[in-house]
Amino acid sequence: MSVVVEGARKEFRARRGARVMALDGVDLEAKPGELLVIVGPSGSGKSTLLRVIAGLEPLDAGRVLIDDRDVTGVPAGRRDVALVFQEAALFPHLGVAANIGIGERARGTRRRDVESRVREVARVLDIEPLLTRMPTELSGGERQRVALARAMIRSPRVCLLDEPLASVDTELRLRMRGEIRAVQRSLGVPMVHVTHDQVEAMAMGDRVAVMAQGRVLQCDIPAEVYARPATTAVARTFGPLPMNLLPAVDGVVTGVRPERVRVNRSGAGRAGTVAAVEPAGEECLVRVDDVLARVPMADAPHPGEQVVVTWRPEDEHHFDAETGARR
Ligand SMILES: Nc1ncnc2c1ncn2[C@@H]1O[C@H](COP(=O)(O)OP(=O)(O)OP(=O)(O)O)[C@@H](O)[C@H]1O
Repeated sequence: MSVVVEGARKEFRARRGARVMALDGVDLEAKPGELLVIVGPSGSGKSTLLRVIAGLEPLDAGRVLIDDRDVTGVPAGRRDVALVFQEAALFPHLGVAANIGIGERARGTRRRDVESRVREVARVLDIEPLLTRMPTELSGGERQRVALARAMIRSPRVCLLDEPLASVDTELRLRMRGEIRAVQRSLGVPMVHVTHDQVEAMAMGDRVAVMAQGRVLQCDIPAEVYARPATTAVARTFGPLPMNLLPAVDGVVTGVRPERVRVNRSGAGRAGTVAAVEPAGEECLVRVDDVLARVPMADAPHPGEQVVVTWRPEDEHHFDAETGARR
């Protein structure tokens, strides 16, 4: 089972005639059993891409293939795709178990079989105690898990998740990441997962596609995108913190990750003034003029202090100042 998007173009026309190129020639593939994470700034076309795969949005040009079958003209209901949105919409008048099983019931599966499938998927997602509740009696995170269960129960060909963990607290999110991965592995279906959360992208993705302005800038395993971002835009977008990009010298932009910058009281390096210090647990974020550094809390300087920032030459990234492409 795989999903392929080829040359996808989608333009929206806003009311006053302004045009937005939401997808500007997107090629993408989620391989069998692969979890592909889509990251990118707001408005970069992530949700549009998912809606196109689901069949909720027609393309201006390009094709969508599911299991090598061209489904470009096939309506959403016949694509066998599960889509979970950020705002899980449950049927308010139905209990949790009925919400999870409703699709199966509609397909004519026997009640007893539906009930056992519901229990099975509820066990995997750890929501068995919620099965007898009504949607109004659930927290945002619980509603999300019920929606996930509803998507998983159908054994779809493709699973699409649009920020499903956005309204879930940190601890639960950690657990659910693992659960989603486990469920996906057991189903063996490709999963395309949109998230704003960089940590989530790195932790969950077999591969990650970085989008900006309707294009896929880079698609690779997370460690590779982190270690060798293809463009300055990827360097700014992907990673726990945006990469520092220094002003161009002789047509070359030098980039260095905040995680690799050291802040010293003296010695060689770029001298500067500490503009801000932001504690972040064991570490803190220090801004020295235009350079951001992540340093251990114990080494935190004070705002206004004169310091020197350094990094190892091998931690530098170089990009073409004109095109932004990696050199
Ligand atoms: N129905 C629509 N009509 C007009 N413009 C639209 C429509 N849907 C999306 N757009 C525009 O297309 C672009 C891509 O939107 P999309 O929702 O795919 O972005 P996104 O990356 O998912 O953003 P976010 O992270 O904020 O959800 C945006 O500029 C958006 O304003």
